[in-house]
Amino acid sequence: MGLQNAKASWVKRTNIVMLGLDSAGKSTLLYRLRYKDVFLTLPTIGFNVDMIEAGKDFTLTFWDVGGFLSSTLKELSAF
Ligand SMILES: Nc1nc2c(ncn2[C@@H]2O[C@H](COP(=O)(O)OP(=O)(O)OP(=O)(O)O)[C@@H](O)[C@H]2O)c(=O)[nH]1
Ligand SMILES: [Mg+2]
Repeated sequence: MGLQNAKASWVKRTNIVMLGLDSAGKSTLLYRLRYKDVFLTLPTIGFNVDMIEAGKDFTLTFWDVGGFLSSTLKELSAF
C-alpha cells in the first residue's frame, strides 16, 4: 500500500483545456486520441473529462469544454 502511494507520487500529470466554438470538433479529437476511433458525437453540455496515459509515468487530463461554456469563459476572460 505504502509502496503504491510512493509510486503514484512519481506520476507526472498535465491538464489540457480544450476550448472552441460549437461543433469545432473538440470531442471528436478527444475520442480519437483516447479510443483511436471516430464516434458520432452530441453537443457537449458543460464539459467532459478524460484521461490518457501518454507514457508509463505520464498522464494527460483533457477538459473538453462545450462550445457554449467555451464562449462564456472567453467572454468572462475579456473583463
Ligand atoms: N469533416 C469533419 N467533420 C468533423 C471533424 N471533426 C469533427 N467533425 C464533425 O463535426 C461535428 C461536431 O463535432 P464535435 O466533436 O461534437 O464538436 P465539439 O467541438 O465537441 O462541439 P461542442 O461540444 O458543441 O462544443 C460532428 O458531426 C463531427 O462528426 C473533422 O475533422 N472533419
Ligand atoms: Mg463536444
